[in-house]
Amino acid sequence: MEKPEKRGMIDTWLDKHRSIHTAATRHPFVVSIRDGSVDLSSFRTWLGQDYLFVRGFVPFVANALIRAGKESGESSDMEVVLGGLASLSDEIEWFKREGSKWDVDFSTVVPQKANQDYSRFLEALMSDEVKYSVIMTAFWAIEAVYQESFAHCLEDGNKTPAELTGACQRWGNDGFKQYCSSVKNIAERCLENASGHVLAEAEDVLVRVLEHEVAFWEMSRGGQ
Ligand SMILES: Cc1ncc(CNC=O)c(N)n1
Repeated sequence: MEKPEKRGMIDTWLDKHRSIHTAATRHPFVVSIRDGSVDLSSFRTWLGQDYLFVRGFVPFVANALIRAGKESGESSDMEVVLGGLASLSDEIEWFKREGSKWDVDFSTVVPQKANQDYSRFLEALMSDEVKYSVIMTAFWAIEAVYQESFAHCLEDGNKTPAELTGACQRWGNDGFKQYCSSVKNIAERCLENASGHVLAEAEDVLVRVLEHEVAFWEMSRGGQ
């Protein structure tokens, strides 16, 4: 078990931006998975779009890995990020299996605007100008939204359809929760030494991740 850390900047920011954080982690699409009312065409839309997202997320994590190797004083940072990168390889295989199960042909899925906007945002975060602490804050937020959302679908009293529990387990399991907590500790440690200017940037990036995540869930409504 990770030791419980003292309350840091991230928790302070989450309190300050509570409504957007809740919008990202308790989106109606996620709630509909948990209560079993989910529309399967929405799920299929999410699956196709998320497969494309994850392919774009790989270079972002690879860049975070490079930055961890170059700039982090802690050798364990690289191991945490490498673990995340390795699990993306399994994840891509899982998406392919789900794609066949739900009859979603990824080769014909076109990225929707919210997906394109999110990819562009990730690309901008890969610039050398962006501080390591800002990258790690964004990385944590991206992973944590999925962890909190899908863990909610597995909590007591859920009516999550059996055929969707695999997706919920992928991000809602305890190992993924531990990994998110490790990424959060890295971000918090870096933020402790950050200037006021960098803190403001990290807070802004955190809020923008939450906004992109809400817009991403919104795509499922179309159920294309
Ligand atoms: C839109 C979005 N945000 C976060 C994640 C979780 N990270 C990797 O899988 C995801 N799959 N999709």
